[in-house]
Amino acid sequence: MAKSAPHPMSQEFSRHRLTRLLWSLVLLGLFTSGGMTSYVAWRLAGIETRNTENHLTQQTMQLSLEQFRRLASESNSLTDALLRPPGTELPSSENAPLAALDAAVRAARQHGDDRLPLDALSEQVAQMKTLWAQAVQWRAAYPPVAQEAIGRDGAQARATLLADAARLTASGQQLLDALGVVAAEQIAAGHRQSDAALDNALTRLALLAGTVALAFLGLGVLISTHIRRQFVRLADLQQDNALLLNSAGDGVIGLTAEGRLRFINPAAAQMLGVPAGQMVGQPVSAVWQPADDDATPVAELGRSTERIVNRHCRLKRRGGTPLIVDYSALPMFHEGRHAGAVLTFRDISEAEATKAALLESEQKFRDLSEKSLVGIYIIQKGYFTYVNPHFANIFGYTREEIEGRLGPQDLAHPDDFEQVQRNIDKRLRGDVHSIDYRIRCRRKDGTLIHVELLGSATQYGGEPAIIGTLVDITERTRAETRVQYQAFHDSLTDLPNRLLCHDRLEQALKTARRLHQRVAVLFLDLDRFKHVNDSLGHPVGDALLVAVAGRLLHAVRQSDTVARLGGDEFILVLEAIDDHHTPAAIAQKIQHALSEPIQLDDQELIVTTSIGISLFPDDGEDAQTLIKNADAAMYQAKRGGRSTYAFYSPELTLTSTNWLSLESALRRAVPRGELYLDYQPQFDLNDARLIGAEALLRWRHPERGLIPPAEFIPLAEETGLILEIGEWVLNEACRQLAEWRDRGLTPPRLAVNLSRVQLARSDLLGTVTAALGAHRIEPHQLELEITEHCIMEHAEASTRVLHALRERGIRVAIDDFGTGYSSLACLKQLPIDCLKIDRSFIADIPQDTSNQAIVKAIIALGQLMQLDIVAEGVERDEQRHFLRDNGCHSAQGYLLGHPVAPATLEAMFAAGSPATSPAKRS
Ligand SMILES: Nc1nc2c(ncn2[C@@H]2O[C@H](COP(=O)(O)O[C@H]3[C@@H](O)[C@H](n4cnc5c(=O)[nH]c(N)nc54)O[C@@H]3COP(=O)(O)O)[C@@H](O)[C@H]2O)c(=O)[nH]1
Repeated sequence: MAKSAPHPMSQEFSRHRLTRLLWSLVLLGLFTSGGMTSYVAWRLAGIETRNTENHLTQQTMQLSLEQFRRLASESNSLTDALLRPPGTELPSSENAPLAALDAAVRAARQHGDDRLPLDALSEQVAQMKTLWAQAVQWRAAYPPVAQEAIGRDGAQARATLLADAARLTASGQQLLDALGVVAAEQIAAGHRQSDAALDNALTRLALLAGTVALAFLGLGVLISTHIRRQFVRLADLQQDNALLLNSAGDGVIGLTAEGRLRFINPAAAQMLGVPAGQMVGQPVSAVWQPADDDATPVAELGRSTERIVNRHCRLKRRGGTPLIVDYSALPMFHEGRHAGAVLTFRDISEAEATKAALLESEQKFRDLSEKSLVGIYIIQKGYFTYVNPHFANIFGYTREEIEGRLGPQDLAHPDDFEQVQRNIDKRLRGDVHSIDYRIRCRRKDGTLIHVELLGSATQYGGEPAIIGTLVDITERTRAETRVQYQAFHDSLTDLPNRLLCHDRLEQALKTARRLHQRVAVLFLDLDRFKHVNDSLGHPVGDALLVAVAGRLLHAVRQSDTVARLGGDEFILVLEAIDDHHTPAAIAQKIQHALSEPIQLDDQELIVTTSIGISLFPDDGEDAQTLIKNADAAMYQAKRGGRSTYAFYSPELTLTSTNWLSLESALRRAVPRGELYLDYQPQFDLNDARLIGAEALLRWRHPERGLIPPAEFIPLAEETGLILEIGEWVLNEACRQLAEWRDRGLTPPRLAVNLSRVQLARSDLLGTVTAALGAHRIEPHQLELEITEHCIMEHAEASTRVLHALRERGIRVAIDDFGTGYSSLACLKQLPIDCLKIDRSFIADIPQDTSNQAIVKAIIALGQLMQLDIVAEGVERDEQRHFLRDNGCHSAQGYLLGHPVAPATLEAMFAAGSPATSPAKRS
């Protein structure tokens, strides 16, 4: 165990106190006995004074009595004196007895003894004074008669006087006796009183002395008990101290004023890595070794008389390991002199390391918050109690302007604050731990921003709090809004797109179901829009679409939906309609609105549209069905001659269903040999000579019979089957030519139709070259017909392909010319040999003067460009005449010859005349 000592401070304290206590008791005893002695002396002096006074009174009385006696004795001499003859002097001291008597009476009165006949005495003295005065008067006033008077009356006066004197003397004697008794009584009483007072005082003194002695005794007992207890306590204290020191977790070192170890407890020894028992008496530096980077003055620790509290010091343990301690030094004093110091310390290395880690961690979190690019906030009692700089920045305030002054209600948009409050309440109630949501807020400058909030409930300082982050998503929101808008709107016309159209239609259907109303879906497709696009360019096409969108919007109610599905397809959703008359009227209104020329820059365009109409609930229950059926009706309208509208009917669905089965049948048509070619002859209008033929594809379905190409070719184009079919057609045409050639016939020029799909997607040149090569056909015998629409659709690619074909010597004809809006500039670039005037222009000739003009223009153009001109669809003679008369030398049509089988055409070759009826095949 380490050496330990009684607590020096306690020892010192007890001795001083004891000394002071004893001195206090002695002084108290002295003061008390002095006071008592003074009291007794005072009491005794009072008694003596009274006794003395009694004696004086008695003496005065005796003196007075003497005076009375003298008065009595003097009475005779007084009478005698009075009786003396006048002129005889009266003794000067005749009134002395009276004065003495007076003094005696006054003295008696002064002492106030009511047993004396003082009043009577006074009266007698007064009478004697009167008598004396009479005697003096008499002597002075009546000297002549005085003798006589005195003689006469003298005896009487003398007798009276003597009697009075005797009486006075007797009274005086009585008085004296009385006085003597009184004086004796008083003296006795005085003595008794003095004795009693003295006894009393002595008794009290004795009692007091006894009490004081007892008090001293008690006090002594108390003091000795106290001292004994003090010493016991001191011993306990020493033991406690030793225990305390030994069991203390803190290190305790006692230092002498010279800086040597006076004691060291085990905890200190353990912390400093030294053996406790061996260190006492050694310099403090033997155990207390500051680390190199510490400047604590070790030597000063013992010498210093100042208290040092909670200082940190970096030490080296014996062995060198570092140690950080928190120490306090308390100077010790013994009998008023500085006797060293007590050093208490504790190892705070771990706490310091934890503190450093905490500080670092706190710094990290502070940095995280202060430098964060998201806003961080704490809300308590409805106010932001903390916001990071980015938060303040987002709102354009300083942190000081926000913290403790503003709350969510000041920053949130009024319309969104309720949501904020609801969420805060929920979190504080613990309904949800964390919520993230988006709201609108206002910056200090009033601008609106969008923020995303994330908050969790927690507590700070025992108060509920919300802590969270805030991100400014204004830009993101705008972008999202833009993207969302774009996702649901057509970028060109700004109309709702397919998605939004579906959504709106579904909404409309919901309402219609609830209110038992009807909804109409109008599917619009611009007629020949592609031709506009291709011939006038995409910018013009786009402008046309925008103009059409504007007209559509004007044609319907604001509550109706006008959407663009893409390309030249539009959808109109008409809500709450009464019957089918309303959509029909709207369709007509639209067609009328579009019939007005549209001015685009310097061009004036007229567009027509085909409209298909489906009705809810008659034609479908859902958006998809209604749109599909309106689409089918639109195709029906197109088939009906364009620029018209058609209502959906279940038969159209049947057609669509047929298409599906037709498609699979068509896939099998080539390998099964169900396809064949008819040939429509072409004649020279001047001499009716057969100059060529057009190969026209036919499909004989095993069950359905002959299916027209207008029905299955679009299907083949849509499914891509046209590539395979088109290749078959080319090969079959070449094979037929080769057959005719091989049989010695001079084959006419043979025209073969090409699909736009072939032109755009296949290796057309390769296919054609292969077909020609396979049947050794001269390229100039083959003419490829490509519609004007098709060329304009892919003008650049078409031109490239056509050039390649021309370079191979293959002829190129533009089919359906006049319907595709090809410009002269474009036409000039095309490597073509022939223009085929569309039969729609021929149909009303010669009645339709417009068509006449168009046909004449086309003929003139062909002549100008040195191209062959073939008129299609010549059915009547007047058409033939008109064409011939206007310079068109070639034609085909039912008037001249229907499409016929190869054998029929052969016969025509042979006969040199046209066949007039369609070919019949078995
Ligand atoms: N890509 C391919 N298209 C082809 C092929 N074979 C035909 N077709 C195209 O199919 C369309 C319809 O053709 P079809 O039913 O054969 O009709 C042709 C003639 O029968 C018809 N015609 C001819 N003369 C008259 C007439 O006086 N009146 C009248 N109403 N119709 C007439 O015209 C069609 C030929 O037209 P065109 O091709 O424009 O010269 C049709 O578009 C064909 O092109 C094929 O193999 N591949």
